[in-house]
Amino acid sequence: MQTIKRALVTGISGQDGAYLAQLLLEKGYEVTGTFRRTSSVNFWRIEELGIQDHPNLKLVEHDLTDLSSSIRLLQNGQFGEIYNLAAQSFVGVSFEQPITTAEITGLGAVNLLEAIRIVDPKIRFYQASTSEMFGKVQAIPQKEDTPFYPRSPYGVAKLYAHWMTVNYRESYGIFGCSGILFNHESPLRGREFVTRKITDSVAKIKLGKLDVLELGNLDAKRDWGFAKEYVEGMWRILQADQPDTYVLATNRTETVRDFVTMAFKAVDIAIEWQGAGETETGHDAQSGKVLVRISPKYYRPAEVDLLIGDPAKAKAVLGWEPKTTLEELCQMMVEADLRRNSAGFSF
Ligand SMILES: Nc1nc2c(ncn2[C@@H]2O[C@H](COP(=O)(O)OP(=O)(O)O[C@H]3O[C@H](CO)[C@@H](O)[C@H](O)[C@@H]3O)[C@@H](O)[C@H]2O)c(=O)[nH]1
Repeated sequence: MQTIKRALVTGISGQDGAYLAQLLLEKGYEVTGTFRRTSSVNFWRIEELGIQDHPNLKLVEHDLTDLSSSIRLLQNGQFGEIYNLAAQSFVGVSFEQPITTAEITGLGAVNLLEAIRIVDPKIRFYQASTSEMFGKVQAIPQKEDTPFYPRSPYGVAKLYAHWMTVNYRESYGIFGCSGILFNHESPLRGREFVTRKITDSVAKIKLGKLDVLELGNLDAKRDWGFAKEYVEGMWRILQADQPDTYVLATNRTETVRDFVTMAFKAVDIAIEWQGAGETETGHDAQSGKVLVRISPKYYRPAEVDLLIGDPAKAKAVLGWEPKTTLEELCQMMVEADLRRNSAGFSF
């Protein structure tokens, strides 16, 4: 007799939640996806993937910070696997809302671990850890045993959740796993994150709907991969024989400036850079160049300057490796934003 696989995905309305739900549904899982009630809850991502009406997908309202509702959720769900992707995940906002970030991103994970411990300690648990935990990096490239040095309230909250996952594994034998994922992008990325802000703006500029692109620190270096491939890594992490921690990354790093250059190249537009404090020269209609302006309002109180991950362990143990290049990813995102903006909408 074949047993039905049931998975809980917290954060179903986010980029990773949508791609992971799609993957699990394709693999025959019954998926319960949770979302938090907000005035603007929006399922555009699962709609774009065409899975919103899938018979094996159930959407449930849930607040990660509420332990009793987490317990009830697990009692009713009979899940074999839980993927904790819900978080206040924007680094910039975490400086303005450190407590909320700690409650959702940090304590929220512990609520789920406690619910697992109480309801069914055999449930496999995936914690979405992050390269932000490396922050002011102590080694290059970063791998599973690189010491952590988070540089934002978000990174600190994630580090707490990460160590609690390890602790529940070691204390109670819970199959608790952590994926330390480096930045992963896609057409489903939110526009508050830098890659998508860039590709959406490039599309608007190409279509004559915007003149100037304003950004913060262009020198930050990131290891950017394709989110759809990274959720496959999450799934593989939970299928392994032993619970463990894995880095998922591409092992290539580029600056924000490089990504801007790549995105404008995709639409064949030349750039005129304007540094912070330089006086505005305006959109240069004659040269056809578009202005990219640095604005300190996007600077963070503490910055993560350089991230580059070594995914060797994930390749060796899980057979996981990234395939999409940054150029292909950028092109894919620009094309999606051109399509959306031409059709008169953009999420
Ligand atoms: N968001 C944003 N970032 C900007 C801008 N200008 C420059 N940046 C720089 O671009 C870099 C990337 O910023 P984000 O795209 O916001 O991502 P992040 O801070 O690296 O965090 C993302 O990756 C983490 C994994 O390392 C994730 O854990 C986190 O949730 C998020 O997805 C940062 O150095 C940021 O200062 C801007 O206008 N907006």
